[in-house]
Amino acid sequence: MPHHRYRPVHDRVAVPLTERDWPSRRIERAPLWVPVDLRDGNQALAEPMDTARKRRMFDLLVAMGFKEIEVGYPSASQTDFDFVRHLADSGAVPDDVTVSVFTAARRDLIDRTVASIEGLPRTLVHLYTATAPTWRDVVLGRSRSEVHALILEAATHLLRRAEERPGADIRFEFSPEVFNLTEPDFVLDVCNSVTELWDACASRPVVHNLPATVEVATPNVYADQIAYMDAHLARREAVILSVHPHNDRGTGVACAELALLAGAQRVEGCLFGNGERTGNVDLVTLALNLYTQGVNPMIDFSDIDAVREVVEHCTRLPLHPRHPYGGELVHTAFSGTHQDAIAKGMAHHAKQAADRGLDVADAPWAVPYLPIDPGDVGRTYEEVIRINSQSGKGGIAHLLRTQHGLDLPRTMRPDFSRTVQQVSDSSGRELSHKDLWELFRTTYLSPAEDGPVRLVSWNTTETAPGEHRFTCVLHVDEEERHCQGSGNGPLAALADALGTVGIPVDILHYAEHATTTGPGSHAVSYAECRVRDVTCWGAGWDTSLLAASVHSVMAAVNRAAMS
Ligand SMILES: CC(=O)SCCNC(=O)CCNC(=O)[C@H](O)C(C)(C)COP(=O)(O)OP(=O)(O)OC[C@H]1O[C@@H](n2cnc3c(N)ncnc32)[C@H](O)[C@@H]1OP(=O)(O)O
Ligand SMILES: CC(C)C(=O)C(=O)O
Repeated sequence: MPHHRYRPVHDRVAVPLTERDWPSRRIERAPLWVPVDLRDGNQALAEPMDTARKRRMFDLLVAMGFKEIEVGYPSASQTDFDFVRHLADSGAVPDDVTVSVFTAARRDLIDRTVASIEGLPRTLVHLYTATAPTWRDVVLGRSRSEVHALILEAATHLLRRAEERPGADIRFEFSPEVFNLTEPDFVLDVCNSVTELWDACASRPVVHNLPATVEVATPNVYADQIAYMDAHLARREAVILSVHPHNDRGTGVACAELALLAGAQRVEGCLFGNGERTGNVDLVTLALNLYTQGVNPMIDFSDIDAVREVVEHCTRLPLHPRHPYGGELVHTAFSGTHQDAIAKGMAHHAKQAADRGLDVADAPWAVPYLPIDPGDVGRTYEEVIRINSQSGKGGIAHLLRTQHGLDLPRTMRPDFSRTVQQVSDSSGRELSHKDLWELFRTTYLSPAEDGPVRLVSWNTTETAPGEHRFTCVLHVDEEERHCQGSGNGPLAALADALGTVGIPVDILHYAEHATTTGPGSHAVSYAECRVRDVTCWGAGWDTSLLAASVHSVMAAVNRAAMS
């Protein structure tokens, strides 16, 4: 591959920054988020959104708590123009939300843009022109000074148009498109002259939005560029320093985060990172990254699947199952050691919460492998652990416990895990918790009734304190046998009775518990028995604890007989 055709970014833009303190700062509060899904995201769609889809997206963004929303490029198409008119006419814009509209630096486009916002209560008109050398030379065919003049001419025209609307609350934003490939002294000069022209002040600030239109460098380079602008922009208190990273190198989120450290106050991006080429920076990831640091993102993600559903509908693009925070599989572990750690972590979390008298949803979160509590974004715990051939005993035990109330004895878990693995290995597919229950039932419960040794009838009595008798009719070797045994408990007496028909049984381990609380709850028993030289686990499930225990021994005996 001819890598010599490409030039490092350092040869193209040099940031005159010698000292930097941004790497040691922290992001301690949310920036002003500005979703551009309805403009930049929309212009990347094969089928742009119609009014109905745009409205659905707009309502979602409002419901999530965004306070400034870019709604379109009204001079680009009738659809975009009509949508802005729809917002103006329908009164869909809440009092605390400002809509922004986008335009190139051309008189005809500016006029159409200003016409579109008639009647909207608050607007931000966003003017852009590319400033980087290649764009100046190749696209616009203008020198540095000519591009500067073009921008000031357009900014003046916009100002005049706005002044023709006294009383309308119109503010301005300027984007030097491809900021990140523009000479810092030039872009600074352009931005400062726009600030002056629009006479920005602290109570009526201008937004200077500095895009990484095409991401070309490591995020520290972009952060240096932002730090340089932060330090040198004139009337700094009258400027809202905004960033607009794209994701060509896959580091859009890192660019935005480092830019915030370097002084940015506002971030433009799209939900789940839709947008031109590899997308705009993903606002969901950015905001939830903050959330995981204990910072309020000021945006509501409590039902992330509802957000995803609307975005997928409006963009007609499916979300990757591994997409940060919103992907279907991002809270799910299939592999054994991760499942084990998560299961232990969840149990530990529940205990810590109980010890402190806190609700689990309020207790500090520290569960291995899960950077966020899935419950906080409206996900269920059911999907956290899923079983395939790479799963281990910890995950399987967790699912049986949480979904079916079965707390398998620790020594039984490897046994069931081997059975699960055989099935998942040979089928190559995932097993649901219902599949696990079914496998548990057929493996450990059914043999009590299906095996070669069956109890036709039985009863047990305590003949004296600590002395029990077990009387039964057994179906064994195709005939019914009446037998009796005694011992210090009902199970010992059952083992003794089995011995009388030539089935020597040692009960090695035994455990039991109720599966739920309250009347009608089932009990489950687990017994590990050695029959001659074969050792097997069995289980019993009944509303009677005694019946469950008897069945568990019979199941183990039958499994041994069949092995
Ligand atoms: C980074 C971004 O996201 S920028 C936004 C990109 N979004 C879009 O382009 C979507 C909407 N755009 C459109 O619908 C159309 O491009 C329109 C309606 C705006 C303009 O359409 P047209 O007049 O047909 O022009 P066309 O699409 O070919 O654009 C190229 C022209 O715009 C000029 N131009 C490009 N950017 C700008 C700018 N910011 N300011 C002024 N002129 C510009 C080019 O120099 C070129 O001019 P030329 O024809 O004299 O060489
Ligand atoms: C804000 C602008 C001009 C933009 O969409 C970009 O540079 O990507």
